[in-house]
Amino acid sequence: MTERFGSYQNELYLQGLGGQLPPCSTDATKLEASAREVMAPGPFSYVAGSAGSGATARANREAFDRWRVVPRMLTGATDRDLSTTVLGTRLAAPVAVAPVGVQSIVHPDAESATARAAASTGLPFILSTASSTGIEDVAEANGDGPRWFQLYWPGDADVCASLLARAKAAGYTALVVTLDTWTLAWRPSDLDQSYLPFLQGEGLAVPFTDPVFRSRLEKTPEEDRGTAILTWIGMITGTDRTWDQLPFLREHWDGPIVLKGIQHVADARRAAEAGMDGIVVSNHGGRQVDGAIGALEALPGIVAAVGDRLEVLFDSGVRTGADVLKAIALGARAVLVGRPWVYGLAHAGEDGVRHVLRSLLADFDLTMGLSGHRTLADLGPDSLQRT
Ligand SMILES: Cc1cc2nc3c(=O)[nH]c(=O)nc-3n(C[C@H](O)[C@H](O)[C@H](O)COP(=O)(O)O)c2cc1C
Ligand SMILES: CCCCCCC(=O)C(=O)O
Repeated sequence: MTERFGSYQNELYLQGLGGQLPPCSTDATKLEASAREVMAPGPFSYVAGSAGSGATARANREAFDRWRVVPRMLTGATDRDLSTTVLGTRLAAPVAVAPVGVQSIVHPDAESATARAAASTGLPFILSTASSTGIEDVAEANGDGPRWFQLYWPGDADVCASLLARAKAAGYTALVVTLDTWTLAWRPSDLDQSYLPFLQGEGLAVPFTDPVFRSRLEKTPEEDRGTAILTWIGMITGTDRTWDQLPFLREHWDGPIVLKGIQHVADARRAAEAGMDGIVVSNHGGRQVDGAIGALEALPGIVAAVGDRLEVLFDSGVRTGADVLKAIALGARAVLVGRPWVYGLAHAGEDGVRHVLRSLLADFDLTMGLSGHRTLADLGPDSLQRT
C-alpha cells in the first residue's frame, strides 16, 4: 500500500491559486491560539488544559525537542510506503485518532464528524467511553473506516460487559483500556471556571443508550438527568482496579486489548505478563499527573523491555511529522494524536479534523523522504541523535 500523503502540500498550493485558504492553520502548534478565538472559554480551557502547573504538558514537548533527526542522502526515498499493521488493523500510516470525550462541547457534529474525517483519511478512530455520541451512531458515521473502542472501566460488571458487546457488534476491532484516569486530576483551568462538561450533561451518550445501565436507574436519564450522571460518574471513578482483574476483560473481548497510560517499565512488563496485546505509553497529554516525565522519555526503556512481546503505541505531545518520525524511530508501532484535531473540529467540523490529520500525515511523509527514510522499517535509533 503506497499513499502519497505529501501530495496534500501541492493540493494546498493549488487551492491557494484559486483563492482558497485552508480551514485552519497547517501548523498544529498555532492551532491552540486560534482555537481560543473560536471556542467558548469553558470548552477551550477543558481541551487545552492540563494537570496542576502544566509541567507535564510542557515536559511532553521538551522531550521531543531533545531528540533530533539525522538526515541521510541518496537513499532512493522518493517512492515511500508508510503502511503498517497495528493491532491487526492494516494502516496507510502509523497514526491513530486518540480517544477524546465530550466532542459536543467543541462542535455540534461532535464524534460523528471526527469519525467521518478519520475514515476518509484511513486512520483508526478511537471512540471514548465519555463520548457525546453513541457507539452505534459513531460506527455508522465511520462506515468502513477502522475503529477501536476506549474503555473507562465501570464498576458494574454487567454494564461493562454490555458496553463491550455493543462495541464488538458495531465493528470496533480493538479495545483500548485507559488506566490513568480513574479519577480526574487537579485541573486548575477547569476549576477556576467551575466547568466540567459531564456535570452539565455532556458526553454521556454511551451509558445513557445502554440498556443495562438504564436498568440500574429508578428513573430514566431523560426523566432525571442529574441522578443518571452521578450514577455513571460513581461507576467509572468508584472502583479499585488491580492487575489481577484483567482476565475479566479477556473473557468479554475476543480482539486485541491495549492498556493506555503506561509510563513505568515495571508496568509495561506486567502488561506483557498479563498477556495484553499492546500498551499506549502516555501521560494523557499531561492532563493527569502534574510533574511527570515527558511521555517520550519513557518510550525507549519500555520498548527495550517489552517491545518483542507486545505492540507499544505512544501518545502525548505529538504535533508534527518529525514528532511521528521520532516516536517510531524510538520503537513505537504507532502514535495517537489528541488536541490538534480537536482544534480542527472547533474551527471547521469534519473538514477541520480532516485538514489537521492530512497536514500531519503530509508533514510526516515529506520529513520521512527528505531525511532518507523510505519505509517505517528504515527508522531506528540511528535515525536520531539526542541533544
Ligand atoms: C479534551 C480531551 C478529552 C480526552 N478524553 C479522553 C477520553 O475520554 N479517554 C481517553 O482515554 N483519553 C482521553 N484524552 C486523552 C487523549 O486520548 C490523549 O491521551 C492525549 O490527548 C494525547 O495528548 P495530546 O493531546 O498532547 O496529543 C482526552 C484528551 C483531551 C485533550
Ligand atoms: C473520570 C473520567 C472522566 C474522563 C474524562 C475525559 C478525559 O479523559 C479527560 O482527560 O478529560
